[in-house]
Amino acid sequence: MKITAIRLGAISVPLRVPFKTALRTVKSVEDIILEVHTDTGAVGYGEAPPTGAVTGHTTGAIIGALKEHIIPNLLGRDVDDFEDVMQLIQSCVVGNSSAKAAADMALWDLYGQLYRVPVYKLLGGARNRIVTDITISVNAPEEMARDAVHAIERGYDCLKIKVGANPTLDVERLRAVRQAVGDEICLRIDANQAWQPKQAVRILNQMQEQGLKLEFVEQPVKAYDLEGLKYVTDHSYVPVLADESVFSPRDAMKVLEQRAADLINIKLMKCGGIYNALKIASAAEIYGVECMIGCMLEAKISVNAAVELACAKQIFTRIDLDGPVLCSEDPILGGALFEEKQITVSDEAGMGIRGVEGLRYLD
Ligand SMILES: C[C@H](N)C(=O)N[C@@H](CCC(=O)O)C(=O)O
Ligand SMILES: [Mg+2]
Repeated sequence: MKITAIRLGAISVPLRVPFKTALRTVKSVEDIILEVHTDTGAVGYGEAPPTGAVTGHTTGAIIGALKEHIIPNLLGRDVDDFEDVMQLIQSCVVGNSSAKAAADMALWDLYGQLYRVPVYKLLGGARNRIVTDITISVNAPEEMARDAVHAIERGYDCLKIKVGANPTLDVERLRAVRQAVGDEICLRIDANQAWQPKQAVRILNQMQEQGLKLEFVEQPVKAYDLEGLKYVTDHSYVPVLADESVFSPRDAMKVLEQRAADLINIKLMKCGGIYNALKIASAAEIYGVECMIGCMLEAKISVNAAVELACAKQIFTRIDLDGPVLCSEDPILGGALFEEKQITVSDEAGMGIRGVEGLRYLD
């Protein structure tokens, strides 16, 4: 199966409500789509979201990395030389993990089609269904409480609550949400780097002392501050999950060796795709650290690739793949079935993506 052509396109999908974190506010998903065509007629699909505030990858940067580095290296290659092609994607340009992830998932899609097996089976096939949480944006406490109740009405029983940079208000936010949803709902929080280490410990311990029952806190401090992350892990009652501190397998090794976090959030856009995500997952297994599989604000092609990975491996004990359910529409044909919190992986060969409605080609 030889790669004959690669086309780039763009999609724009409005969100149901604006998505707000300590790092950014977004009203729509504006992603780059990759179609990898082959001489057998099989097409592999990839997707990358521009998340400048999180990864540094803008739309222009993603297109540039694909057009100038990744695509010229892939054209003419045989999908069956899979290991070589995987290495090539990772080595042909420095950084640019989102563009690499888009190419990586399109190639896994084709490799699965070549051997007529779904990718999640190829990778381990632990299960065919997973349950995701849903994210509540950071807003005024009463608005967050309303959004939380709405999420429960949609059937979710695990909420990922975004918090901000004001400690008093953050405690109030959590109090309002816990009061509105009752004791049985799982609450996890994501500070997206907003706090200082000592401040984080104070806020988290205050939240636990008030009986707010948090499952874990995601990325309480700056991405680069591993010492600070470890300080929070060692001193807070609440378990700590590293997100922005872990992009590459090398980052993961540092966090694992230093025991700087209790859990790791693996996202395809941070690590450059399934090839590297598998390395992080294996390292975490060796250290006995469970993982969350997460996403950026992404539509269904790239989240679908994350579903394939999550269904393959038992190490993913937490699922944050709510990108598609935060969108007001789904232009992606095929792939996993998203029925609110229940996600069922496709049993088709590869990743089961059949096309994209309203794709604006960029060539
Ligand atoms: C969408 C997902 N639940 C999430 O919160 N992901 C990121 C932020 C995504 C973004 O800014 O696009 C996270 O920090 O975990
Ligand atoms: Mg996060």
